[in-house]
Amino acid sequence: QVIPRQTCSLFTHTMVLDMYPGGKEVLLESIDGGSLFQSFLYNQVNVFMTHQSNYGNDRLGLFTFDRAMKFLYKWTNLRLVYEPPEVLGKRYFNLYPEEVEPVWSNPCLNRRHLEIWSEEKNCSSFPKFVVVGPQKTGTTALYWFLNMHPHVKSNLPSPTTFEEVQFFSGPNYFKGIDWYMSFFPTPENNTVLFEKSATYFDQKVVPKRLKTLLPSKHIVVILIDPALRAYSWYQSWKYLTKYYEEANLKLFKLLERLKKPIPEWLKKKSKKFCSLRSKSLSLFYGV
Ligand SMILES: Nc1ncnc2c1ncn2[C@@H]1O[C@H](COP(=O)(O)OS(=O)(=O)O)[C@@H](OP(=O)(O)O)[C@H]1O
Repeated sequence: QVIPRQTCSLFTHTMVLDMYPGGKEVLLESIDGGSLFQSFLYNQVNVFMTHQSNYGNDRLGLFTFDRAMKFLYKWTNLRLVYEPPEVLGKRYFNLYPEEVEPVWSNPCLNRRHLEIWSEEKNCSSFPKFVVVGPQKTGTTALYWFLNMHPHVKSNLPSPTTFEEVQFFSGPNYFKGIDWYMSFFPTPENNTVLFEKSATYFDQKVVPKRLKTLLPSKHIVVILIDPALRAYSWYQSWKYLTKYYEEANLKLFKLLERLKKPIPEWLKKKSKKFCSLRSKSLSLFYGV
């Protein structure tokens, strides 16, 4: 959880008032009713960066906040209090529960973010379009067909979810933008990068996350007869359920034979075949 910080109009490189970018009037205006004053006025929780040079060396920070407090106390009834970071964090997320989860924005769309972004990162490595699903509509086929084009390239495969990165729809999102971008090599000229994750279509969190990170990118959705899709989905689950049941049973038996402890999750999953075992497991599983 990260509490957003506010901008206080002081920058790491500003050392003395007379060198202030645009002249000292710009800073004074921000304090006397401008952006710094409004930051206090409109935010119930304010966090400011204490750039050491502006506080320790030339004391521009002290000047700024001393003046800001005087202005605020003179013209408003606001009374500010200090609280330690942890207390402040709890208070902030009680006020704004929708901000508990971060939403990644695109550093390439903000000049200031771009300046402090790693030099190894490349804005052209973001996908130009995203195939969002839904599942069982032929998305994998489309993924491979698109990859056949010499100027179209997909993300690199994931060791766990294969051709899908599944970034915007699940816990991978919290691994951050660098993790997401590690799936996209810097493209050669004329190459169009894309990503396909069929899990994006029906997850409520996806539109906001996708729009914030890739606002101008194209979205591809495949629509087919819902009955065909449902049938394909049913067949998939039937196969997978059987596959996992068999794999769990094999693991269960192996751990039993090696006299190793059976993990809780496997015990829960195995309840069904444990009760069968006492009757006639061999009939069902050939053991
Ligand atoms: N070219 C083309 N056109 C239409 N449909 C096609 C095509 N290629 C594959 N398929 C069928 O799509 C089903 C798998 O869809 P997905 O790849 O999206 O599945 S997944 O969500 O990634 O698991 C799966 O459907 P079922 O066979 O009914 O299960 C595939 O056969």
